[in-house]
Amino acid sequence: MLLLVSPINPKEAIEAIKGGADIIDVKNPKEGSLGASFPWIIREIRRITPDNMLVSATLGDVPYKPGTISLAALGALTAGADYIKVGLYGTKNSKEAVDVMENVVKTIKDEKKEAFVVAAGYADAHRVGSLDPMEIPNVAYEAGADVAMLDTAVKDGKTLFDFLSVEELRDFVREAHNLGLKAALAGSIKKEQLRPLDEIGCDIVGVRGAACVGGDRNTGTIHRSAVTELKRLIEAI
Ligand SMILES: O=C[C@H](O)COP(=O)(O)O
Repeated sequence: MLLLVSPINPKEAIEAIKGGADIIDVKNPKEGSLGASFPWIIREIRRITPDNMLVSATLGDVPYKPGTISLAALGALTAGADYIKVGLYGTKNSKEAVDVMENVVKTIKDEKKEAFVVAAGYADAHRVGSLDPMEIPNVAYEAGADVAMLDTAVKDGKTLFDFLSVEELRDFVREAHNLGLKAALAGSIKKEQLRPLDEIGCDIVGVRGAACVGGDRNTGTIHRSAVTELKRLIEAI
C-alpha cells in the first residue's frame, strides 16, 4: 500500500518527502476537503520532489462544469502534476460525474498518456448531496480514469470508517480492481486504520491530519517524524 501525503506548501512537501511518502499530493484545505492549490505552489513542489516520485494535485471539490474542470486539469498538468484528482462534489448522479471525468481524462491523456487521473468521491456524500460513493469505481471506469478514490467531504473528526463498513470498503476496492483500476482511500485516517485498509487491498492511503503535528489538518503542520511513523507502520503490516 502506497502512502500519499497532502502538503500545503513546499516546506511541508520536504517533510513528506524526507519522511518517506510515496506520493506528494498538493492541496489547499482552505478551499475544502479536496481544495485546489495554486499553479506556482504545484510547480515549486514538483521542482523539489525527486523525479521518480509522483506529484499529485487536486482540482478541488468540483462543480458540474466539465469545461471549467478540464481547463483546471490542464493547469495542474502544466504546473507539473502527474496524478490529477477530481473531487466529484457538485455532480449529482453518475451521468454528470462521467461527463466531468471523461473530459478531464481526454484533457490529460491527450497531453501526457502516462499521467494518472483519479475520480474521487466522498464516503459521506449524503451530507453534501453528492454522488453515492459506491458508484465511483464505475464512474472512473466509464470515463477511462486510472484510480477510484474515496475521501470524506466534511472534515469534522469523523473518519472514512464512520460512514462505510469494512465490508463496504472491501466491495469498493474489489470493484475497482475488477474494473482494472487502482483503489485509493482517505478520510481522517488514523494510524490504527492502516492495517484494515491494507487488508482489504487498498492500493493507496491518503493522509494529511495523521501526518501533522501541533494540531489537526488545519492548525498543524506536516512533520517528517509523523510521516516516517506512518510509513513504518505500513511496511510492518
Ligand atoms: O488525500 C488525502 C487527504 O489529504 C486526507 O486528509 P485527512 O487525512 O486530513 O482527512
